[in-house]
Amino acid sequence: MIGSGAIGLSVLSLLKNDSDVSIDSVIVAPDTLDQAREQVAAIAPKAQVVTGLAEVAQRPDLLVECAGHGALRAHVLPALEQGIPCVVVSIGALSDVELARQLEDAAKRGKTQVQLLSGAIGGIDALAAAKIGGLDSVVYTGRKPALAWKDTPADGQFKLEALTEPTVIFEGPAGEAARLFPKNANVAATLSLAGLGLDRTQVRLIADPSSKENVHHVEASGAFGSFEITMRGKPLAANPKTSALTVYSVVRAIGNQAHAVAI
Ligand SMILES: NC(=O)C1=CN([C@@H]2O[C@H](COP(=O)(O)OP(=O)(O)OC[C@H]3O[C@@H](n4cnc5c(N)ncnc54)[C@H](O)[C@@H]3O)[C@@H](O)[C@H]2O)C=CC1
Ligand SMILES: O=C([O-])CC(=O)C(=O)O
Repeated sequence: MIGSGAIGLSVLSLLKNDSDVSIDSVIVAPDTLDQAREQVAAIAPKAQVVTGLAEVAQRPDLLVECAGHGALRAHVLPALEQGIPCVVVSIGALSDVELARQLEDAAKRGKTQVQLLSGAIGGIDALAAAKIGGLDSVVYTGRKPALAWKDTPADGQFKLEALTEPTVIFEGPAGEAARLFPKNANVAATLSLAGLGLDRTQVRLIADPSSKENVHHVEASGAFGSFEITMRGKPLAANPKTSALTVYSVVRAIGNQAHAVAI
């Protein structure tokens, strides 16, 4: 596993009692090594805590990224080159078309695969299937508590602490949303990659002072018909920018590699 933040530690905790899965190593950022060793030891005492794949004693069957955009370039790219299959959650990073191409090329060269997880959003199976018949429109609205947009371009442009009404802080194509709000762009990028692409997926982001959830609403239409989905995600206490479903999505993906039946 790469990352021992809000997602990583929750995933470790949920996998504790799964006898089909063993997290052998956790790759962390060098400046967090001591703290990460303490946190990981409390949940997964058998896991080594290291700063790179080169220090991992046994070649993993699977590398799971739940760290951040930089981890894709630093760890996932070389793992794919070595033929190690990877699953990733930092999908917002793939709005950098060059990085997306590099990951694909590395996986091809390594004769392996990188799986992009659905994370905080549902319906990706339906959207990716609908794409095959042809999509006409995909519109995504992301609504989060006002303070979840702190340290983004909306902070400064709007007085987030003083908002009294839901306020649209961005409207435009998914590619631009991903560039401006990289830490909140995973869902927009995932929908784009599964559906109409970064230029044709329309995004609206809302800071809502009365919301305590991360609400993701998607409307899609095409040759298949249409669908609409609303996810009302509870944020993780350790990182309110992240919906709890993301953790379950990672645990599901790992289980699907390890268990006799995948669903
Ligand atoms: N696909 C989706 O729907 C979602 C994806 N995410 C993404 O998941 C990732 C993790 O999210 P959280 O756990 O909430 O964040 P977090 O900030 O709580 O934890 C991230 C951890 O990864 C570590 N890290 C960062 N870069 C690293 C590197 N190069 N090598 C090793 N460790 C590194 C950090 O030190 C930190 O401990 C983020 O990129 C976030 O944007 C989050 C929510 C939803
Ligand atoms: O809800 C979440 O967990 C994260 C989110 O909106 C995103 O990164 O697009």
